[in-house]
Amino acid sequence: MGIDVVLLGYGAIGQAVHRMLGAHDGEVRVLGVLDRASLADPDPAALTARTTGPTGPAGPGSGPRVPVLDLATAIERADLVIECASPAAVRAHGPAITSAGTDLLVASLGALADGRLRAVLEAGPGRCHYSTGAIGGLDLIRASAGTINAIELRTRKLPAALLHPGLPGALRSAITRTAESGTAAPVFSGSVADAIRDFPSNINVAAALGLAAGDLDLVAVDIIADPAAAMTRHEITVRGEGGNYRFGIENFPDPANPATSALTARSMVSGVLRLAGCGPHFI
Ligand SMILES: NC(=O)C1=CN([C@@H]2O[C@H](COP(=O)(O)OP(=O)(O)OC[C@H]3O[C@@H](n4cnc5c(N)ncnc54)[C@H](O)[C@@H]3O)[C@@H](O)[C@H]2O)C=CC1
Ligand SMILES: O=C([O-])CC(=O)C(=O)O
Repeated sequence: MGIDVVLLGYGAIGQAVHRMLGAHDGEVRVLGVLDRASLADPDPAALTARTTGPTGPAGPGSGPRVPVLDLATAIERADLVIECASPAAVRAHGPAITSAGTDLLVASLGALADGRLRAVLEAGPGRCHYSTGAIGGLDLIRASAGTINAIELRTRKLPAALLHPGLPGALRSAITRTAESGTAAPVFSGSVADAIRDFPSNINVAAALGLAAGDLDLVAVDIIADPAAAMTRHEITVRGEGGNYRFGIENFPDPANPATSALTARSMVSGVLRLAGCGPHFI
């Protein structure tokens, strides 16, 4: 009994998920990891170092060991691939996984803002599951799909958590100015598609809200860079025919990656346990 899983991505989330699944090894077996950084260097010593917790709080060499797998082996052996890498990884590997009949759990939901990719992943025969990630309330929003008029997402993060190499120059300057001034300031206002384009690994929660509501265009996104933000905050306001809802979510960042809320790994573990049949299930 139980399910066999592979981690696609072995950074902050992947390592935290691996550690937490250690308490459930009767229900979920972690067969290995598929990570760009590990696959780029086939030296066994380097792979071992990279798969024993190099960035996690446990430090190098002290985490649980796990083999590095290639995509073909991962697809052949796993019941479920747990994606916690990047939207690019979903684009690159997602179609091969679900079309081979292996299930996929996605954290980088921004990739699914592309309707064509979503259709390919949904065509199966492997099932594509969406992680609730860094937020909650998605059950209510999903149940309300078709009755929602508008969703607002206001995300507040540390400036350093918003900076990444692909950031357009004007946004980079605005975020850097905020960090230097020490005062919180809005740095982005726009659609889910624009937010995902500018912050691909930072605002997957916006895509999650749109996917749950059944229409990404219902979601308006504001991002505030706040040098004093010890916690990442997502304020979600939903207005619709069935009612109005507000969720305020304050997450501690993952110690290994300040851009990622620590809740994300716990959400993924909760989802995996549910897929492995471990209750209780709220549906
Ligand atoms: N749905 C949600 O609420 C959230 C989703 N995320 C998503 O999870 C992703 C991972 O987050 P962290 O673990 O904090 O990032 P991280 O940067 O600590 O680790 C990502 C790992 O994935 C690997 N990777 C990246 N692209 C890859 C590819 N194409 N193929 C194979 N390996 C690849 C990297 O080498 C790295 O080891 C983020 O990029 C983001 O897209 C993150 C936070 C919340
Ligand atoms: O972890 C968070 O708070 C949100 C995040 O990075 C994302 O949505 O990609």
